[in-house]
Amino acid sequence: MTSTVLSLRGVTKRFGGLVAVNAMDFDVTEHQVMGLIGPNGSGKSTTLNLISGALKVSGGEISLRGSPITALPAEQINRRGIARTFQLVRLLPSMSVLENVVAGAVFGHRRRWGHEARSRAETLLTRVGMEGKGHLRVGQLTYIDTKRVELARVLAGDPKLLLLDEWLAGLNPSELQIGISLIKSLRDEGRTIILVEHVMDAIRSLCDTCVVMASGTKIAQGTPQQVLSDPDVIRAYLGDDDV
Ligand SMILES: Nc1ncnc2c1ncn2[C@@H]1O[C@H](COP(=O)(O)OP(=O)(O)OP(=O)(O)O)[C@@H](O)[C@H]1O
Repeated sequence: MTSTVLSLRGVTKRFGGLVAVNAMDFDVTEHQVMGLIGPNGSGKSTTLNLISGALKVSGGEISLRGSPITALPAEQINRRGIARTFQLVRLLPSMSVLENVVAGAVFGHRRRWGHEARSRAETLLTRVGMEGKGHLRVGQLTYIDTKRVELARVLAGDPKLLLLDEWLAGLNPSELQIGISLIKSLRDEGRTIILVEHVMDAIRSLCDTCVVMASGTKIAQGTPQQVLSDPDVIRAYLGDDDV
């Protein structure tokens, strides 16, 4: 039986006269990866910010497992089990890799303390391919390793729903394959994920379903194959002149 983790109904965000997100409706099903895609400026990050509570909606309703979260502050939404990564990785540079991940365990959805938090952090560092690197400072890491640590930090809180905001951006082609495999392994362990991504290979190989946005509005929804062959989607990406 499928169960809905997250629902958006009529979710709208206005910045002055600009409607950045316009009456968005979608459901995210448990254990599925949903791709949120669309051209630059179409409203994807704003949608994630509305879900995580970083921005307040101008209208509409967001619910997590049937309970409204629309009016909750970001910290409470995080404690209820929604966690996200950021386009620009946000780690604490004065702390070690391990300490950053421990912080994720302490402040996440399922709070852990002391030895339990540390042991969870060590397990997750191994999980993301960072075994033995917990003592390093964040400033010493390669770019992909900062991405791995951010993922471990977010997973440390045991989120019910993981929001990955262009987590693969900036990786070189071989790192990209590693990154895709890592997200695939999260999918295979049954996590529920919303993936905002421009890398179409990743969308094709990782997503069960996709929602496509253009100018703040949902223009298509379906499997990656369905939406990526939809003429409206092709037009939105390429512009009218190229179709
Ligand atoms: N805080 C803000 N204040 C005013 N306008 C904003 C703000 N945040 C986003 N916008 C505008 O809202 C629209 C949607 O932006 P958003 O960043 O959500 O798009 P996106 O699909 O994530 O783009 P990209 O793929 O380039 O990251 C854009 O026109 C953007 O300029």
